[in-house]
Amino acid sequence: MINLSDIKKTFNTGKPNQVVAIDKLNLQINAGEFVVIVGSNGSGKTTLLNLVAGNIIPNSGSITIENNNVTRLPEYKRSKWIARIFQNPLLGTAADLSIIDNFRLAALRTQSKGLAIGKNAQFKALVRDKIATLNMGLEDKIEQPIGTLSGGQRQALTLLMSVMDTCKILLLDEPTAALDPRSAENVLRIADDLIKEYKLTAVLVTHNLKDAGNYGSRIIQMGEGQILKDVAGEEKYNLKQNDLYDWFG
Ligand SMILES: Nc1ncnc2c1ncn2[C@@H]1O[C@H](COP(=O)(O)OP(=O)(O)OP(=O)(O)O)[C@@H](O)[C@H]1O
Repeated sequence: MINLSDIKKTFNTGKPNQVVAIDKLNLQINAGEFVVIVGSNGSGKTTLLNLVAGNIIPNSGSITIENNNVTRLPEYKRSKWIARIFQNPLLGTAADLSIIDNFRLAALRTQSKGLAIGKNAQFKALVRDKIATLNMGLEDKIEQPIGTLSGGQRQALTLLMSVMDTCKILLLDEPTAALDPRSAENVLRIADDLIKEYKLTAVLVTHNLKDAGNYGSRIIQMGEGQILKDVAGEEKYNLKQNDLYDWFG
């Protein structure tokens, strides 16, 4: 699904403050995998997501998505495959617009899955049904400006909006870092459900080792722009939180 081959990314190249953010990295992510990425500050996690999303271009190496070479393809041209959720719940939605209008915008941007704009009443009913599945009581607030909602509510809606379009890949960059523990738990559970429902390939960057243990089918630890550990399947399932702490020993 996603293939990164011999990727190198440096910032401030040739200057005294040059940083090698990603160093000769090879990574293959299969369709349907849910990969959790952990690693110390500055180890290259966000840079890796940026490279996949296309808002930065590598110095060398190649990136393919579904066998299409996207190495130099700009971000907007990769959006047919990729949706991305950021740490800040304010990103990704238009605060002054109602929930329903935000969904309308999202549906206009791409061909949404089962969400033809069509007749107004029909569209509203569809969105209301989808929002009801979040179990947050937001289906009765669809005319309310999205900016009036809490960070957790907003993040859950952003997730729903992004997975309902054509995307096959969901990139989650510390999506719950700005949320209280209960909202964080709720949003990650919703993300996990949506990933399964829409059979997405997902990458989650997190500093929360409990979440890293509980979610995903594969876990990768990054260090200094390289992959230090890569554990999948049963071995991932059997990893205890303490084992993960030891990785950072
Ligand atoms: N735009 C940039 N300009 C210069 N240096 C950058 C830029 N983006 C990232 N870096 C550097 O690249 C390295 C990797 O950064 P990156 O943000 O990918 O790390 P990270 O693992 O996501 O860290 P954190 O856990 O703190 O979010 C760091 O040394 C960082 O300072």
